[in-house]
Amino acid sequence: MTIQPRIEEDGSPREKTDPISSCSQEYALDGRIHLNGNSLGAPRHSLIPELGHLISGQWARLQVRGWFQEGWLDLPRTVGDKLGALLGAKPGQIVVAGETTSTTLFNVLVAACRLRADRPVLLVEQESFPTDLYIAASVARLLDRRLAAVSRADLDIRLREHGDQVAAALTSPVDFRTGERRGIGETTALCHDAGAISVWDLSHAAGVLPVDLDANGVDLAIGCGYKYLGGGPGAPAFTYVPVRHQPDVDFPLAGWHGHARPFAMSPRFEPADGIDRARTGTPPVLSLAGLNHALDPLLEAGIEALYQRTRELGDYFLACLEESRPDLAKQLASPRDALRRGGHLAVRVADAERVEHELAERGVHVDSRPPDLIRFAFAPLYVTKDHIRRVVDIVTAVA
Ligand SMILES: Cc1ncc(COP(=O)(O)O)c(C=O)c1O
Ligand SMILES: Nc1c(O)cccc1C(=O)C[C@H](N)C(=O)O
Repeated sequence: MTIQPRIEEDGSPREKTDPISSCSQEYALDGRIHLNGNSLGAPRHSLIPELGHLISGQWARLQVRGWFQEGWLDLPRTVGDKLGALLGAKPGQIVVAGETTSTTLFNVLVAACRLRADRPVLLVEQESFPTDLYIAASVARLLDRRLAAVSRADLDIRLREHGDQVAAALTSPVDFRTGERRGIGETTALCHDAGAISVWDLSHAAGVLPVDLDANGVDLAIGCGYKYLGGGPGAPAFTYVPVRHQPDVDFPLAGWHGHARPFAMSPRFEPADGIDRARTGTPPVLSLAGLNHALDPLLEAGIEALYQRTRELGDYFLACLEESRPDLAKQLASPRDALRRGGHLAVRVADAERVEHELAERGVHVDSRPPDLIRFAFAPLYVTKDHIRRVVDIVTAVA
């Protein structure tokens, strides 16, 4: 189905018949407004029977045979391929091994540095989400490389001027605080000009922005499953390795599910061909099933429609805020141009944590980030213009 989101400026009634916004009925929002899909997406009502079936219809019935009769063993790849359709990756290049984003990043960053054994620098954005900084610093220490943490604005310059020193550059298409975008194609091309490996953390982009991994020539990427992808609290992360790198990537977490023949129980590790070598251990089937189920409506809508909808919602929020609290709208910490930001925007407010709590008491979930930011995220499938008008009224009263 091709979805063309068309929304009247004042929201309903056209919005109510719009296929994207009418999806909000499918989500269990508990009468609340969720503007924090950039931290944890909302569940679909139908997840409960879906997981119920897995437990009673598969696990209880088949027990250990479920691994072989219900495709459980293949889930990391089948869910990965499904995700590939949202991320612009052809099948066989994404796997959801079942690890956290942090563990997955560790695995991929070590592999990236091993692909450039003769280069001394691991480059990272200073403004990255903290786990990325911690993991990058640890990888640099472990592999005896130098960590260069440079500002988001300087990363491309560093690649242009000193890129020949860089083994790998870790960056993100959406700044987790401000929502500011970085061009995946541009930075990846700079990495390639310099002979460096580009590594992307897609956590804040997956499911809301087109990232076109294959078309952009990305080398390696990871991302979490629980934000806009909606896989649930602690949903497993994914790994992207394009076919051209698959024969050479050497992951440090060489577990038995990454072996060419896991059930041969051989004492010597022999990496699997293809994307399977990015797997580690026994996949978390219930969590994978949750992520798998969450992907269906995103795929049905298509990434272009999702992206268009999130931009419309963000612009609508800003237009409402400019009208009712122009002073706050001036404190926007994100780009005003929707094309230059991801699915969320951030506003500076005094006492951000208090404002977050006041909003929560009134049924609105956002999140504050130190020292003074409130982030509002516009998950395209369940945030509506009506929600936004209500949120702006509350913000007007409490901020
Ligand atoms: C960009 C980014 N990377 C990684 C993480 C977290 O990783 P993990 O799933 O290991 O907690 C987050 C958020 O928690 C994030 O925003
Ligand atoms: N992963 C989270 C968690 O376990 C608890 C609360 C929030 C999160 C988040 O995902 C935060 C998110 N990465 C951020 O952009 O701040």
